[in-house]
Amino acid sequence: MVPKNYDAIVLASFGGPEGQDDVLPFLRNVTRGRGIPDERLEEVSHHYRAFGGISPINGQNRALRAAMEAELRRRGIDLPVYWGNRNWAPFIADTLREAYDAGHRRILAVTTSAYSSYSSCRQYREDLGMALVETGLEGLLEVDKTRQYFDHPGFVEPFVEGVTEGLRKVRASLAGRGEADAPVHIMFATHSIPTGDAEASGPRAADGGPAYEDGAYVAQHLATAQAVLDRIPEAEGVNWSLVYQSRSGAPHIPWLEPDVNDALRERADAGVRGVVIVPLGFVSDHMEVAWDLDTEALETCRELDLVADRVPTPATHEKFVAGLIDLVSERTIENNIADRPAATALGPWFDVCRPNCCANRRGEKPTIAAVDSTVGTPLPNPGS
Ligand SMILES: CC1=C(CCC(=O)O)c2cc3nc(cc4[nH]c(cc5[nH]c(cc1n2)c(C)c5CCC(=O)O)c(CCC(=O)O)c4C)C(CCC(=O)O)=C3C
Ligand SMILES: [Fe+2]
Repeated sequence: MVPKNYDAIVLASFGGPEGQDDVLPFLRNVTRGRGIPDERLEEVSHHYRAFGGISPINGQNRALRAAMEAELRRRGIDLPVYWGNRNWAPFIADTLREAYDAGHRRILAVTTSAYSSYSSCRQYREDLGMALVETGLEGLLEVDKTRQYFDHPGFVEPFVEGVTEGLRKVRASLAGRGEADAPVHIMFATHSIPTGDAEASGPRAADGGPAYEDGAYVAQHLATAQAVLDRIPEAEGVNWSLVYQSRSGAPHIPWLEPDVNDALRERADAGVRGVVIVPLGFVSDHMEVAWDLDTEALETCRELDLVADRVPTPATHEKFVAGLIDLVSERTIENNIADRPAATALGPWFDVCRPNCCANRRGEKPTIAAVDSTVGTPLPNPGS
């Protein structure tokens, strides 16, 4: 894309409840349009209930926003950072309205989601598009989005540090138990999605895009995991795998497998004694990490007597924050960075998506950041 004179950044995220009273309304928002009864939603709310109804995600986004502002200040870049969520306050629509009322006209969105799939890319584009329609700002406010950053060095490097440290800790614990040479496994974990969504993720060959075996979502995770390992000499020869977590939905619909807990059992049966768990699919330690990994998967490790270390998410790691501001600078006229680094052969990913990118049998909704976007499309750009 030709660099533009954006005048504000919107950090777009998932959102989460901030008290017990928020939990059901939040879950209704997440599942809206699918007619899931409250009794069923109450069943999937147990992890929120156990945390006092408070998801850690909003606090993490407040910290990320502050860290991005600090990095922008440090570089002398004058761009405000707004924050808006898909499923809880502050809602994206209200955030766009606020930015518009403050005089901003060209927004660059940065999402807290690194990979391509309906849930991790297209749904953000749709919700930004629908927010423009809902607020009546269509044609008045231009909204673009930075590229998916699964293979940006700013996302990869914190995992390189984390896996290096995790391997050291697991090996030291095993040595302390007299098992210095016991087999260790590196397990990369990401959010499971329906296999239909996985196959439809990324640009479709039929629409002029490259084809990926099992879809772009899986291909991006495998390539990123390999990029992390390639940067760690101590990981040479260590077995690794990509596993999935946080499956939901009806049991008859296939989702990506294996589940992290099943995979841990299988490895333990095969003689593995130590495991480094890498939350490769996640930007911060939100509920999926705090519950599905730190509560459930680590409990499985204890049952199996596996030595385990869960690697940190990028969160507000200085390299990650600098990477996000680099991604912004790729797109801005001032402070432009012409180099578009990518740690895998799949990237650098596209700034705009082709038609049907990550679309899987869902109705057409207005999307931003697509070749055929009907909303958020370019206003005359005096700066370019
Ligand atoms: C790929 C992916 C990411 C990673 C990309 C990204 O980060 O965007 C992600 C993130 C998140 N998912 C989250 C929470 C939920 N996801 C759900 C449901 C679903 N996720 C899906 C996929 C993903 N989800 C899918 C295919 C569904 C089923 C269909 C649907 O419902 O769309 C449900 C419904 C209840 C349930 O079914 O369990 C909840 C409550 C939170 C907030 C955590 C917190 O509060 O700290 C976050 C960051
Ligand atoms: Fe989710």
